[in-house]
Amino acid sequence: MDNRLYSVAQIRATEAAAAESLEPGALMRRAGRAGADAALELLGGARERPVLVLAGPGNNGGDALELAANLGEAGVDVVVLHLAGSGKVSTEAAQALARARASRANFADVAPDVRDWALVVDGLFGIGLQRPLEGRYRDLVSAIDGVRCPVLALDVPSGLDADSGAVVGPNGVAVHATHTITFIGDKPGLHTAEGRDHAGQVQVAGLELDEALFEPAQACIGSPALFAASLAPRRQNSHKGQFGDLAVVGGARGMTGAAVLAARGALYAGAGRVFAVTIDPAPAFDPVHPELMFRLAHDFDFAGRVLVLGPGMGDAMEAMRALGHGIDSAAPIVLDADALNLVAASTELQARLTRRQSATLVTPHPLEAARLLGSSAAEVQADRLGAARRLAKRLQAVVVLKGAGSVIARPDGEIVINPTGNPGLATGGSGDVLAGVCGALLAQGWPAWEAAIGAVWMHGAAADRLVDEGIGPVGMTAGELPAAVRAVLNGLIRERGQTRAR
Ligand SMILES: NC(=O)C1=CN([C@@H]2O[C@H](COP(=O)(O)OP(=O)(O)OC[C@H]3O[C@@H](n4cnc5c(N)ncnc54)[C@H](O)[C@@H]3O)[C@@H](O)[C@H]2O)[C@@H](O)CC1
Ligand SMILES: Nc1ncnc2c1ncn2[C@@H]1O[C@H](COP(=O)(O)OP(=O)(O)O)[C@@H](O)[C@H]1O
Ligand SMILES: [K+]
Repeated sequence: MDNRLYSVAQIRATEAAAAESLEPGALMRRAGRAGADAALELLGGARERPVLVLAGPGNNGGDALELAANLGEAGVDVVVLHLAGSGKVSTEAAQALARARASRANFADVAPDVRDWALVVDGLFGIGLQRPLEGRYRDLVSAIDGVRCPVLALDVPSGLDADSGAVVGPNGVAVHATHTITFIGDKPGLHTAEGRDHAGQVQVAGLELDEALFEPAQACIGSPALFAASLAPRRQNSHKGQFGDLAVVGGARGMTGAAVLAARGALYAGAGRVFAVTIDPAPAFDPVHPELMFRLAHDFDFAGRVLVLGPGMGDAMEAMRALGHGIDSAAPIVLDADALNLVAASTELQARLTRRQSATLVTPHPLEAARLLGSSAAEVQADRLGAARRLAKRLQAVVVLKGAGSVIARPDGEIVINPTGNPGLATGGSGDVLAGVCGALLAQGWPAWEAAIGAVWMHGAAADRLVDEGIGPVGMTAGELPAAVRAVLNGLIRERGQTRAR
């Protein structure tokens, strides 16, 4: 599967390079054909109700007009609402308009009332959107929100920024599509931030372009293929020492649960031995998981332990001291939650982090990322890829910027956007479990990049599995995740073993 993601600038460059050797309008005709095929597939055999095609003033509108002409030729009852702008129209879009006018598609002059459409096609704006949608465009987006049929967006749901997945604002709106057919290459904004809600199911139509026309992608969608090398089945002759010692350091007074959830996540993700190392005195053991070993941070020996620092750690002196030990340790570490807030408040700790020799993985949610970057959560969400890249470079760490479509970045700017997970994860403690899973994979010798991609993918897949079983999204609890992560991980290892045996 081609999982590459391209920026708008890269898509534009590929398009320009392709245009040099193609007849004018060839790409638009291909886009219109691919869009029409996608529309026909969505319609199935249904022909009773008409299809509404919204065509905007630019080339995205051109694609929509080509699509309308094709649907007309296929015998579909099509109503086109063409919103001509005041700007210059490209030759291709003008040709597409002429073709659609000459076709069996019917043109409407005003927005038809919301009716019983079979399908609505959104060809208002694509990658050329420059400002928030206003006036009649805005009204059309609201009207589309009221339809009950599938909505197929061409290239990008109108109003969405294809690079960032943010709705172009201030106070912007964007089409909620059930399906998006995106052209030339897939785009990051369809998979993170608001993108998942607006794009629906994404399909890529490459428009038959030569591979050589593409710049190397610097982002892709996460999948088990990216961490397959670490999914080796265990040898029969294994012992627990080979799967690492993992210590979760956190659990200040009133927050023991955060450390326990991370420790349980680590246990179920296969760490050899797991310690819950608490800042303040905690219960002597976890009755559900007596396997976990409880220690006080004050007298814990950090040496040789992979560390997950932060869950419920608080900001007391003792937390600072433990964090300092952890950052200076020679083992791989994960920094989450309160550890990130402490690092954000100390340039000295930041400097020590960048000097580390072994793996550092940081797992901020948008507000924690904002604190580390000295910005706001809204600014982070407006450019999640950029924020994750900046943070990875600044901290010289692998960064997981959490939230719908988690963004995983490394210091050289490479990005993976995670496709799994659902809003069932929007509940206290699910991040703690993720941090524990990250730590467990590091403890088992996974490289930091693979550990981050793998942990996030499996954590999301675990939540998806629970939803399939009817456990969520509403009311899913973080405590239910570890066992589901375990099932996902063992499933992947088994699958990989079978592939290798074949
Ligand atoms: N460039 C490419 O690689 C290809 C582009 N194609 C299509 O062309 C699209 C890009 O076309 P364009 O660059 O013409 O851009 P768009 O069609 O996305 O929009 C640009 C037009 O809308 C106007 N506009 C932008 N924001 C507006 C707003 N908020 N309110 C009102 N008017 C606004 C601009 O002045 C311009 O006229 C792609 O998304 C794709 O659908 C395809 O035909 C295939 C090849
Ligand atoms: N709407 C969502 N869709 C997918 N994943 C989500 C969503 N909301 C939260 N998550 C995931 O759930 C976890 C929440 O972590 P975090 O915000 O640190 O919560 P907590 O500190 O309460 O554990 C992250 O892995 C995040 O990516
Ligand atoms: K569109």
